[in-house]
Amino acid sequence: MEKELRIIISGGGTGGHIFPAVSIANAIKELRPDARILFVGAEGRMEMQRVPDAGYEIIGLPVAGFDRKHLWKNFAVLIKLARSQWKAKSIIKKFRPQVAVGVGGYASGPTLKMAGMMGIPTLIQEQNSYAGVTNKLLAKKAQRICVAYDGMEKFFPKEKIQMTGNPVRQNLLTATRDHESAITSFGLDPKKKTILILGGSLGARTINNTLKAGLQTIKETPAIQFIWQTGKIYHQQVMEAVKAAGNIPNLYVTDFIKDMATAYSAADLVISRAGAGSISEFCLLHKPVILIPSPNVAEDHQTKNALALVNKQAAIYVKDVEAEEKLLPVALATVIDTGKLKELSDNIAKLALPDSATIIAREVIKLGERRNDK
Ligand SMILES: CC(=O)N[C@H]1[C@@H](OP(=O)(O)OP(=O)(O)OC[C@H]2O[C@@H](n3ccc(=O)[nH]c3=O)[C@H](O)[C@@H]2O)O[C@H](CO)[C@@H](O)[C@@H]1O
Repeated sequence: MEKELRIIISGGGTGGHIFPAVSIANAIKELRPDARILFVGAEGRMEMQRVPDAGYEIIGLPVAGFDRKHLWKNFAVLIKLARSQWKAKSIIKKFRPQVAVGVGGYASGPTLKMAGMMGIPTLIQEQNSYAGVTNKLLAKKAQRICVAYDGMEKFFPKEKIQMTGNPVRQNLLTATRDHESAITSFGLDPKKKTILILGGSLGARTINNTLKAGLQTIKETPAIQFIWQTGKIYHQQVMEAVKAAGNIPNLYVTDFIKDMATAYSAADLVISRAGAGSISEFCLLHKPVILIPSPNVAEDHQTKNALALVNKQAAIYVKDVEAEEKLLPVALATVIDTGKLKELSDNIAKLALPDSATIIAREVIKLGERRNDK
C-alpha cells in the first residue's frame, strides 16, 4: 500500500477561485502535514503570484478563456486548450496524484478532465449558486461536488453533492484585531462610522464610477469615513479623481487589501460585488452589506448569489444600473441606523457555514486514501 498522499488542486483566474483553493490546501496540511500538494493554474493569471505567496508550488498551463461573444475568435483558444490538456497529462504522470481538486477557473477544466480520463478521483468545489459550464462538464466524472447553495441538484447529480459552504482563508476567522485599532491602521478616526467598499478581487467599474461621482458627497459627510478598494486596473484613474477633488481626510483608497481581516474589523458596513467568496466571508463575519451584483459574469450568477441573501433580509440589494443614483444615499442612511445594521448582521449570521475548508479537506483525503488502498 502506498502511504504518501499527493494532491493536485487546480483553478484560479480570480481571488474567488484562488482563496478557497488555498484554504482547502491549508486544511489538508493541518489534517495530513505529510501530504504533498501541487497547484495547477493558468499562466499569467493571479494564482501564479498568490499561490506561491501562500507557500505552495504551482505550475501554469497555457490556457485561456473562451470569448463567448465572438465565437470565431476562439481558434487560438482551442489550440491553447489542447496544449494545456497535454501539459496537464504530463504533470499528472509525473506527480502521480491520488486525487485532484477543481475550484473553477480556466485551469481546472483541462486538469480535471485529464485526471478523470486517467482514472484519478476528482472533487469539484462550486462556489456559486449557479454552476459554470466547466464544472457541469467535469461533474460527470467527479466523485464529489462540494457546494455552498441549496438547489444545486439542478446542475449536478444529486448523490454526488455535499453542502459544505465556501472555504474562506483561515486568518480571516482567527484575527483578533479590535475595531478601533483596525480603523486607526488605515489612518482613520476610530470614533467615526466606517464603510468598506469592495469590488471583488479585481475591482468593479460601476462601484468605482459611483464613488468617483460621489467624491463631493463624501467630502461633505466628514462624520462617516470610507475605505475604498479600487482594483488594480482602475486604481490610477480613481487616484486622479481623488486628487482633483482635493483633501478628503475621511477617505482611504487602495488598489488591493492584503489584510482583509483588519479591513473587515474596521467596517461597520460593507458595500460589495456579490462574488461567492466575498459573500461567504460576510456571512461568517456577520457583516451588514449592500450588494451590487456584477451584470458581466457568466449566467448572471452574482445576482443569484445576492438574491439568496436578499430574500432572507440578510443583505441590501442595489442593482448595477441604479448604483449611481441609489448606492451612496442608501449607504449613508444605513450606516447610521444601528437597528438596521443589527438586523442585517443577525440575519446574515444565520447563513454562515463554518468549517467548510476542513470538511472539504476530509473528503479530499478520504478519496486519496481510498485510492491508496487499491
Ligand atoms: C468578475 C468575476 O468573475 N467574479 C467572480 C469571481 O469573483 P472574485 O474573484 O471577485 O471573488 P469573490 O468575491 O468570490 O472573492 C474575492 C476574494 O478576494 C478577497 N479580496 C478582495 C479585495 C481585496 O482588496 N483583497 C482581497 O483579499 C476577498 O476577501 C475574497 O476572499 O469569483 C467568484 C467565485 O467563483 C464569483 O462568484 C464571481 O462572480
